[in-house]
Amino acid sequence: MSALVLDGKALAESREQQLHAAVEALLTDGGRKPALATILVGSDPASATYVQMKVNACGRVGMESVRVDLPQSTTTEELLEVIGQLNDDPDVCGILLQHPVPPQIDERACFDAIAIDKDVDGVTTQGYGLMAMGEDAYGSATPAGIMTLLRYYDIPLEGKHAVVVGRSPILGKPMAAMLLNANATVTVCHSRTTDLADQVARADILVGAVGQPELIKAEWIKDGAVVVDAGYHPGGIGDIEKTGLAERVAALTPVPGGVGPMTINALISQTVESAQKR
Ligand SMILES: Nc1nc2c(c(=O)[nH]1)N[C@@H](CN(C=O)c1ccc(C(=O)N[C@@H](CCC(=O)O)C(=O)O)cc1)CN2
Repeated sequence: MSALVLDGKALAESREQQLHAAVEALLTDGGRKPALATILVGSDPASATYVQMKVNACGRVGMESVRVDLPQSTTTEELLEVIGQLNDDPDVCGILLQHPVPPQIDERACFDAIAIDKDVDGVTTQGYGLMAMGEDAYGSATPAGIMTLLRYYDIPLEGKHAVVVGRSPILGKPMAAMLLNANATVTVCHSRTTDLADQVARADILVGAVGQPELIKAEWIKDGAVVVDAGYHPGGIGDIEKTGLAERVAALTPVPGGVGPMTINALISQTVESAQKR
């Protein structure tokens, strides 16, 4: 057996063409060019790269981006002020606050200050709650991108046992809620899980969302599982060790080229959706 490769890069590229057409349609209807505001606090090189990738994706689909780059010393109050201004800006239809922010900032307070109709990255407590209850809300970008990828490849979820390793507010927790909403039986593992190998071994669908290089060992994963790796570490390493997996699992996401491009695509897609609602 050779695993089906869940090619997020290719899917994101083809979806960008549709998004470009959707943006064109908005413009011919006399609408304004949709704009995504990106906020980067500090100078972490990886975060700067991710923000630049998002700005580039905006350009490829014909959208504007409004870049706000703030110094490392920014306070919570200063960041809240910037978010307030972007909330009030009629030209901005989506706001992205790049995670992580420097330690002196109350990140949760700043995420929650983003207006719900501009929360296209799905980071607010309100958006998470609505999504978890099955109500209309933008999903957190990485899990939303993963769900789009799984649906595109017709991966069955209903009645399957999904194991999510990681419980962060913008990845593990919303991922678990989305899989539950798709009628999977969901187990969430985390740093205090005492029998991680046993839990992983029960997964029909495994999502690595823990942010530690190759924490999840290939030998724990059962034959025929669907393996989704949301980790991205230097050297093209994910959260899941891949040795020998391609020969025995049903499907897997590559790193790079799997979940990462779908994260950006989900953000852009939800920004276009927000523009369409205006
Ligand atoms: N506000 C947010 N902050 C963060 C998020 C998020 O969704 N919202 N996610 C991550 C980082 N991230 C986007 O911000 C991200 C990381 C990696 C990729 C990606 O496409 N990676 C490539 C490889 C990278 C490379 O070529 O350099 C891949 O996997 O193919 C996209 C987005 C944390 N912060």
